[in-house]
Amino acid sequence: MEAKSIIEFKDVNKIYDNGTVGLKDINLTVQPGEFLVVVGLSGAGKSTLMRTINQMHRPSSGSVLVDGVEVTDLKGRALRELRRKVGMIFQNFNLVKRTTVEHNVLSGKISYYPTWKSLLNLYTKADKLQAAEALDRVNLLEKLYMRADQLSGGQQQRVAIARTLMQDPKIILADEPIASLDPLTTRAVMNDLKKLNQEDGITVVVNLHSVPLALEYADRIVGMRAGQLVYDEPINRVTESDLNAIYQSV
Ligand SMILES: Nc1ncnc2c1ncn2[C@@H]1O[C@H](COP(=O)(O)OP(=O)(O)OP(=O)(O)O)[C@@H](O)[C@H]1O
Repeated sequence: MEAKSIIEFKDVNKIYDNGTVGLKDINLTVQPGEFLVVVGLSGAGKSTLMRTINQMHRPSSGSVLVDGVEVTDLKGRALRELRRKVGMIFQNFNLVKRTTVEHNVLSGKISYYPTWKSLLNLYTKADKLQAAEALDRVNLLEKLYMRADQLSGGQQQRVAIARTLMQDPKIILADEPIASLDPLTTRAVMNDLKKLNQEDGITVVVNLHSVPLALEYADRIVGMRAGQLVYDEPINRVTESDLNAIYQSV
């Protein structure tokens, strides 16, 4: 029997309201536990692809299955459950800067609670313990009570990773998570993602602009150009010149 995939795109197209083609005839299957890196020029459709997985963007046609569930027309509770299963981290971290690291991490519990409870800061002791554990996974436990804006960019991104851990995600999507970081912090963030992938079996999908990092961290690399998948190889078959070709073509 074929292993059950965790993400599956079948003939997916996305045309934005202004007529821009975001995705064109995407067929892609991701297995549980893969560390998939998506590369391509700016505007190639990497973010669109990623945001179709958690339905921040709805495809215009085709089918997207996440953990066996068709997600393209989910609403309400079912959509919230999808977004609980699929954690996301962003280039600009999306933390609430003027509050503590602990509160930011705890807010990852939001999909489990009615909003009023999280607004009133009514977290349980068990939640607070889980938040401390999540921060410990990214080696930032000592920053628990600091304000988020007192941390470096790399540390803020790792707090964002700890926040997604509160959701107990099966998948983490990372949309250019290291674009604004220096090389050393970049490595800390990528190492955290790799650790969660290897130790917890979380499927990771990362959009990256860096060819060396893609080569170092991916199990598999897919390349996009003008909304289409133009490359899909396991890491042992990827060459640097393949990737350079994806970046050089216009
Ligand atoms: N909300 C939107 N409305 C209209 N067009 C959009 C929208 N979002 C993205 N696009 C367009 O869709 C195409 C794909 O964009 P997308 O952001 O997915 O590319 P990307 O590969 O992630 O680029 P980058 O590396 O710069 O983030 C681009 O032409 C972009 O301008």
